[in-house]
This record gives sequence, structure tokens and C-alpha cells, in this order.
Amino acid sequence: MALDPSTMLTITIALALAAALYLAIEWQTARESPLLFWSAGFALISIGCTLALLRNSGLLLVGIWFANGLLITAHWLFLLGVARFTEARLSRAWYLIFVAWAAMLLLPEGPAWSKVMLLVNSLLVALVTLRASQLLRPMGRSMGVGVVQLRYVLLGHGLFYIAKTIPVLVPGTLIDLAAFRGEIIQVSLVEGAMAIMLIALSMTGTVRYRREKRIERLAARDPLTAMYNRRALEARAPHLLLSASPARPGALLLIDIDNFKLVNDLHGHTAGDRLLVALGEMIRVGLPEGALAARLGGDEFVILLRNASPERIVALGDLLRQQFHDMAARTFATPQAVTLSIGASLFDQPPASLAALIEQGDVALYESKRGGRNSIRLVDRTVAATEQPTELNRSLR
Ligand SMILES: Nc1nc2c(ncn2[C@@H]2O[C@H](COP(=O)(O)OP(=O)(O)OP(=O)(O)O)[C@@H](O)[C@H]2O)c(=O)[nH]1
Repeated sequence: MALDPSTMLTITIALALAAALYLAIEWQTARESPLLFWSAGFALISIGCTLALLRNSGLLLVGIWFANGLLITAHWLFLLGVARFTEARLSRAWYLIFVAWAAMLLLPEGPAWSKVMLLVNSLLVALVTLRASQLLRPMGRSMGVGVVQLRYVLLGHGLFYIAKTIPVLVPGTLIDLAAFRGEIIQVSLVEGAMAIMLIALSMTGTVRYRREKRIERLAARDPLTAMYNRRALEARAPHLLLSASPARPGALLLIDIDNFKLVNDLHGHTAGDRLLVALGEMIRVGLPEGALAARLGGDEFVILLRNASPERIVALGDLLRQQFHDMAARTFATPQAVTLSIGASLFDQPPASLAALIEQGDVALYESKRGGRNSIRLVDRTVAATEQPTELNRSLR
């Protein structure tokens, strides 16, 4: 059963209105400005299609020229929303689209009028839509599923508008915008209804995916140092812990600042914060490939190493101790030195859990503190060390 164009237009009005509302409601929770631009775009499509119905009553200027203009403006708003989303700057030349639209008023009346109108209108919509799709290309960034979807939906929609110009160019094709006649108009209306659904869904998917990623990132990071927090470490550690073997032992370094309270008490909490950030940065820079680091809380940090050895642990611990001592002494005068104590554990079998490993590190750290601070205490739990205790199972200064 073929639907007549007026019924199709009425369906399109309802769909566009639903999409506008859907995106506006999404904006209420997400507060992402692209959603407002996109919602406004669909609202304009809804108004444009309502006006398009007026061409049946002979109101050709409003029903064709103005209604088509609203369709172009709607796609232009889609482009603005995408530009906001991708933080791209749009050239002012894009405003010339409206000059081209206004110029269509000058078209002479005659049999070719409908064709030229459709041709220019299709090209303008295609131009804007393809540019929006192009702004969503990856360019080295990892794109979320939603973005990829929106990119291809816009690409398909833009290419459809390009394809719409082909029959216009074929001599003898029937296009009568005033009477809504011709196959191309029927096909356009069907494509329009489908595009509304797909574009609106991809738009919300795009924003939702980015929001979810942002929330995920925030939940995994310590807000002060931007390092992984304990929860994120727990999620990522099993892979590293399970890879431990006699050929590739793993290690944990538990790092705690000595006399940190003095910095807070004498120089203020903000100074203490700066010191924590600086230590976080030192750890990040010195972190070997494949290792994990996190701030467990307060002035306590942890490093998990793969392919570790007593020498590598001590070298890394000493480097951090030295760098931190120099920086803290330079920055904050304190009656007792602000240094690092490190408790380390070397293992060649996957430990029972991360918590159990941290507990072992804690014991070693306590020994390091008890031994006078500013030192690393390494407990070698590999089979070789158990059979033949090494020199490293003691405090190193
Ligand atoms: N500036 C700042 N201080 C914090 C933060 N989190 C915890 N602290 C403070 O860090 C201190 C940690 O306590 P301790 O480790 O016992 O202090 P300490 O002087 O380093 O003691 P030792 O480790 O025994 O040398 C406490 O005073 C906390 O208030 C933070 O995010 N910023």
C-alpha cells in the first residue's frame, strides 16, 4: 500500500517532533550543548514539514521555498551540533548557505522551476550533512561506537541527497514540487522518516557513550594526582599478577612519604597536595613499560612491576627516593627530612590476591619505617630466594 505524500509528511512531522523532544529530554540529564542544537534541528524539520503541507492549499512560497529553507537550516544546526561535539571551528563561509537559499527566490517560474529548486536544495543539504560526517572522522582519536554510527548515518544521508540530484539531471523525469508528484519525492519522504530515527538515535548514543567514558575515567582516577585509584588497580592488576612466573617474576613496591604530616602542618594542605602531585608525576615518568601505578590513598602509592628482579626494584626505588628527597628538601623546609620509605615484595608465583600482596608490602614498609625511614625494604619471595636467602632481604639505604 503506497502512502500518499501528505500522509508521509504527517508521519515525518510526528517523528521529527518526537526526535526533538527525545533529544531535549536527553539534554536535561546530559547538559551537553550539541543535544540542544540537534533538538532544535528536528523541531525545525517538524515545522518545515507542517509548512510543506500548505503547498496543497496553493501557498507555494511558504510551502516550498520556506519549508525547504527550514530543512537546510535544520541540517545546518546538525552541523553546528557536531562542530560543538568535536570542538571543531566552522568557517564563516558556511553562512553562505543561506545566501544560496535566498537566491532561490530569484528563480524564474516555469517547468524547470521544480527541478532547479530540488537540485539546489539537495546539494545544500548534502554539503552540510557530509561536512558534519567528515568532522566525526577519527583523526587519530579513538572514536566511540556512537560516534562511528552517527558518522555513517550522516554520510549515508548526505550521499542520498547527492543521489537525489541525479534523476533531476535526467531529462524527462517528473518532478512537481507544487503537486507533490514524482517518484523521487516519494522516495525522499521514506528516506527522511528513516533518517530521522537513525540520526536521533545515533546522536543520543554519541553523547551517552562519551559521557559514560568520562564517568568511567573519573571513577578510575584519583582526582588529585590523576593516577589510578585502588579500585582501578584492583581491576587491572590480576592480568599482571597472573603473568608472574620463575622466568618473569613480578614485584610490588609500596611507597609512603616520611614525615608528610610536617609539610601539611608547617606549609599548609595545598603544599602537601603539591608534593603528592609531584610524587605522582615522578612515579609516572619513572614507570617501566607494562607496569602499573596507583595512589592507594593519603600519602601511600603502589607500583606493580612485571619481569622484575631485585636489582630492578632497588634501582627504581632508589631513583624515586633520591629524586623525591632532592625535590622535597628544595621546596619545603622541615625539622625532619621528608623522604620515601618503600616496602617491596618480589614473587614468582601469582599471589592469592592483590590485597594479600599489599599486606606483604605493608609488612616490608613497616620494617623500612622502623629501620629509620628513607629506605627500601625488599622481601624476596621467589623460590630461589627461599632456598638461598639473599642480601637484599634487609633495609637498603
Ligand atoms: N595535603 C594532603 N594531605 C593528605 C591527603 N590525604 C591524607 N593527607 C594527610 O597525610 C598525612 C598522612 O599521615 P602519616 O602517613 O601518618 O604522616 P607522616 O607524617 O607521613 O608519618 P610517617 O609516614 O610515619 O612518616 C595525614 O596528616 C593526612 O591528613 C591529601 O590528599 N592531601
